[in-house]
Parts: sequence; structure tokens; C-alpha cells
Amino acid sequence: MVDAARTNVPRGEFDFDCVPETDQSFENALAKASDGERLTVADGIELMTTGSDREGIDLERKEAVLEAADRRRAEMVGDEVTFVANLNNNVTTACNTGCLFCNFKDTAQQFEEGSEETHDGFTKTPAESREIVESARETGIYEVTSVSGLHPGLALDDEHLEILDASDRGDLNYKPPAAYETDPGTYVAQMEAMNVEGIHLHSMTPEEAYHARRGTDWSYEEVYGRLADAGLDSVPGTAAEILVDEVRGVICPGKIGSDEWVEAMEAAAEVGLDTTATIMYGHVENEAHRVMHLKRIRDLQDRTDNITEFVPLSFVHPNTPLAERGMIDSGATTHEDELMIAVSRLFLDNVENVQSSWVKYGDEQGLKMLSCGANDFMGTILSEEITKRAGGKFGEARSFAEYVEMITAIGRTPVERSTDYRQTRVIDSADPPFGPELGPAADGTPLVSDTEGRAASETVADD
Ligand SMILES: C[S@@+](CC[C@H](N)C(=O)[O-])C[C@H]1O[C@@H](n2cnc3c(N)ncnc32)[C@H](O)[C@@H]1O
Ligand SMILES: Nc1c(NC[C@H](O)[C@H](O)[C@H](O)CO)[nH]c(=O)[nH]c1=O
Ligand SMILES: N[C@@H](Cc1ccc(O)cc1)C(=O)O
Ligand code: SF4
Repeated sequence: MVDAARTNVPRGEFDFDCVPETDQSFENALAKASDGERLTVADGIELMTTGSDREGIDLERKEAVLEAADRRRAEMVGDEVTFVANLNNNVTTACNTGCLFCNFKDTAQQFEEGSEETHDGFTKTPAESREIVESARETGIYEVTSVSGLHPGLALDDEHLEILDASDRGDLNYKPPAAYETDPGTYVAQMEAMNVEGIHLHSMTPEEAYHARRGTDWSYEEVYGRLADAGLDSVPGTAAEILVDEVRGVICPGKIGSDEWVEAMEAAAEVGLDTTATIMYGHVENEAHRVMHLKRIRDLQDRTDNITEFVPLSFVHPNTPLAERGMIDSGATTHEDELMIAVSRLFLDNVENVQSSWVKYGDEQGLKMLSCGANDFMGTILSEEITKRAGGKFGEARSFAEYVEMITAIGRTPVERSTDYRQTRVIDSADPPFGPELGPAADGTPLVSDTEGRAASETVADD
């Protein structure tokens, strides 16, 4: 065979029923993809593996898949590269769910009043969240994204707290907030606090929504409805990981199952909220699982039509329990990353936007992804905890100047967007300084200075 590259997929180490074997041929699958036909799971597996009958990734075939995806991207959304002026505000790192891919969380006992244990995590009160979002609003952000650990003291609202307090069930992952050094308030109180005038609030993953209804018979519609009343605007489709239960059983046995994740997303759509969708790949799963995941997302979008973007999140391995326990020894290879982006574009014919994450891929590879099927380059985020704690080294912020420089360097058009992509603004690269204009207090002033943006990424990269 010409030039075959290794993959990082563990073969045979985990006893999975789903394996990447099909009776389709790579050539047929590629022809269907190039013609814009809807792909089957078997087609997707052929493209993702560059031929399931061969070992490793065939580099010539990979190029053909990337080209087909790049063409499809140009047809579907054109040459603009979008990004959003946003801020990450994680409320708490306290979490007992124990996902083996995650080093964001700290066990919640460490946060209890009087605990002798030290930790480097945090919990913010609603007042603290409000202050952070208020000051970011003044700098010009459009959106705040907030995802957090499942703190045992967090409940949906006061009514939920009463139900949890009255319950004698020991299996609810609940402890009264008063038992903790810092009271995170309720989810509703946090939403109200972050719902600063005109700011788009992107929060409450399906897993958080599950936590916000534990011990009750409330539906996900009820929960997302109350959150929307408190100011929630859209829902991050994280916690998806791999939507195949045999994989979830290995990497996140404490999380809700795939069906329940889908149920929560449908409920969010039902109450009128937009969502994003993600996949976290490059750990124990194989290519069949990746494509089965894409199929679940495509089926969901056929029903809801509320998924604004798809975000492949490449697993960052160094400091995670999966690595510490010797279950994996690296993440996806660059070839696998590129195929993940490309096959997402080709398979998800009903999702317009595919995001390239500079947090996960870095600038150079992140830019390359914009020619492999992706069209969105994420957001400024200004603070990053999840990937940093897992050992990621690509920094915590990007300035508008960096975005404009990077996107024009590859011959594409930089475009500021709203979270839902309904508002977009083409940026004239010949007209500095560059700053956001879509946020409620945005007046074109740079969000982070060019030097600050770079300094943040360089400091982390030098560690
Ligand atoms: C850290 S959780 C926070 C929200 C909430 N606790 C939940 O699980 O939905 C958000 C997402 O970060 C992603 N993530 C966590 N650790 C990661 C890692 N090591 N590499 C890549 N993505 C990771 C996962 O997809 C996870 O669903
Ligand atoms: N890909 C990552 C994201 N993406 C989310 C975006 O920043 C934004 O919130 C979304 O596009 C909605 O507008 N966020 C992270 O924190 N880390 C990533 O790796
Ligand atoms: N915060 C998530 C990524 C994310 C957040 C919101 C989204 O809509 C999409 C992705 C992470 O770092 O892994
Ligand atoms: S991914 Fe979310 S639920 Fe799982 S351990 Fe990390 S913070 Fe907790």
C-alpha cells in the first residue's frame, strides 16, 4: 500500500460489539459523498477509515475525502469564516460524576465547610458570576458560555431544593448548599445572574439539565422552560461524548445514556431553544462509533432543526484518569482529526456549521481544518479551564486582531457572528483596529489587546 498512517484507535483492547467493518467499498462511498447523496453509516465508516478492509489511514484516499468535504463546505456556506465574541464562565469545578476523560472536576467533599483537603478548583456565587459577565459585557462580548461540574448543592430552583431536602433517598447526589464553603445558589439564580442585559446566555448541557431535575418527575421540557424563563437562550450540546452506550459505559458510566441525552436535546428544541452538538473522540472508541454518533445527531436534527453547529472535540489526554490508569496513551492523530472534521461535514447534510476548535487543535491545525470541511473558528472565550486542566496547551483567548490575521492569511473572509449565526458582520481586514460590534455594548473597541491574546497562549504553551 502507498503511504499508510497509523491511527490511534485501540483495536481489540475493549470488547466492543460495534466494529468498523462494512460491505460497502471506499470508492462507492466517496462517489456518493462527492455527488451530495445522503450517506449511510457504512458509507461514513468507509470514509472515516479510508477503507475498512485496510490497516491504517491511506493518505491519498484521505486527501480525496478532505477535498470532497471542502467542496461541500464551499457549496453549503461559502468562503466566510465565522467566530463569536464570547466569554467562558464556569460556575464550579465540584463534581462527583467521575468521567474518566475529565480532569476539570474536583471531588465535591473537598469543597465542604471544614474540609482539610486542599484543591485548586472553585465555586462562584451568583453575585460573582454576575460581576464577571457584567464587566465582560462592557468589553463588547455577545455571548457567555457557562458549563460546570454537577455540584451536589446545585438544584434547579428553590422548589427543587425543598424536594431534595425533604427526600430520604440516598442516591440523589445531593447535599444542602449550606454544607459547602461557597453556596453556588440554584441553576435559576445563576441564569438570572448571568442574564445581563442583551447578553446571549449559552448554558445547561443535557447532563446539567439531568442534575437540575434529579429526584423529581419533572420533564426536560419543564426544566428547560424554567431555565429559559430565567434568561437561558441556547444550550451547549456537550456531554454527548460518544452517543453509543457501550463506549459511555467505559468512559463515563456515571453519565446519562445516549437516549436520555437525545431526549433532553429534543426538549430544549420543544421549548424554543437553539442547541449546538458535539462529539468528543480520540479515546477508546473506534471509527464505527464515531459514525454511529453522527447518525444520531443527523436523525435528531431531522426532527428538531435547531442545531446551529457541530463541534468535534478532540480528546486531550495527558492529565486524565484514562491516561493515568493506562487505558489510553494518546489522543487522535492529526489524520484522524482531519477525517473527523471532513466526515462530519459530509455526513451531516442538515447541519450548516462545523466548528474548528483552536482550543483543541491550536492555531495552525485549527486553520487547516477550515479547508477540511469546517467553516467556523469558535470564539474568543477569554478564559478556558476544561482543556487546560486536561493538559491542553493552546491558551485561553484569541483577540479579533489574531482572528483577522489568521483568517485572511488563508485567503478567507473573517466574519463576526452571533451565537445562532443569524447575525453576521464581514470584517474589513484593511481597517484596523479590530473589535466586536454585535454584542449589546460592543463599539468596535478591541476585546483583548493583540499582545494580551498572544501572551495568554504563549504563557501556556511555554509551560
Ligand atoms: C467538563 S464538561 C462540563 C459540563 C457538565 N459537567 C457536563 O458534563 O455536561 C463539558 C465537556 O467538556 C468535554 N471534555 C471534558 N474533558 C475533556 C478532555 N479531556 N478532552 C476533550 N474534551 C473534554 C466533554 O465533552 C464534556 O462533555
Ligand atoms: N470548541 C470549543 C468551544 N466552542 C463553543 C464556542 O466558543 C461558542 O460558545 C459556540 O460556538 C456558540 O456560539 N468552546 C470551548 O470552550 N471550547 C472548545 O473547544
Ligand atoms: N466547553 C466545551 C466546549 C463547547 C462548549 C459549548 C459549545 O456549544 C460547544 C462546545 C469544552 O471545552 O469542551
Ligand atoms: S465531564 Fe462533566 S459530569 Fe463528567 S466529570 Fe467532568 S465535569 Fe463532571
